[in-house]
Amino acid sequence: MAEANSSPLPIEQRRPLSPHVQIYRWSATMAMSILHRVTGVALYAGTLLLTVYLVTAAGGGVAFAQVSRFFGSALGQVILFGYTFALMLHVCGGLRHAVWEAARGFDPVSRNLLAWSSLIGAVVLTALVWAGAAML
Ligand code: HEM
Repeated sequence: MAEANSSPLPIEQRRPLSPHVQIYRWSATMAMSILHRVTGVALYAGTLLLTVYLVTAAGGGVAFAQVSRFFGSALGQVILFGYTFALMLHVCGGLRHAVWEAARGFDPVSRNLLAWSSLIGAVVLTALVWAGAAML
């Protein structure tokens, strides 16, 4: 990692360094941006699990019974709930980015509103998915 003082150049010729994340005051936009990346990474793991489920479902037999038992267990349900929330938060974050792609929502009030809307939207969508699943 680059050290702030390692450059042989005089200070006025050095390129500016980006401040560390701890320098900034936390904002909803910043938190949701970080969560967007975190949920994106979590989706890789969740999608791998979904693939395992679908492949074993196609094969049937003992493997599918074991995988179904795992997803039906308390740990499996917690993982599935986390995967659902990560997906919904990431999708809502994607929609927030779509608004920005349309060159809208950059002022502080809209930015804040979009950040909170995506969090609330993700909570509502996750609740709807699980309520729907419970009714099956
Ligand atoms: C399983 C599916 C998905 C996976 C594994 C995934 C993964 C990721 C990851 C790891 C990032 C962070 C990239 C980075 O910061 O360098 C990311 C960013 C992003 N994702 Fe996803 N994603 C998925 C689905 C989606 C969906 C459905 C949407 C749209 C509704 C979406 C929209 C975006 C956008 C707009 C960004 C860029 C955010 C930014 O520029 O800060 N993604 N995704």
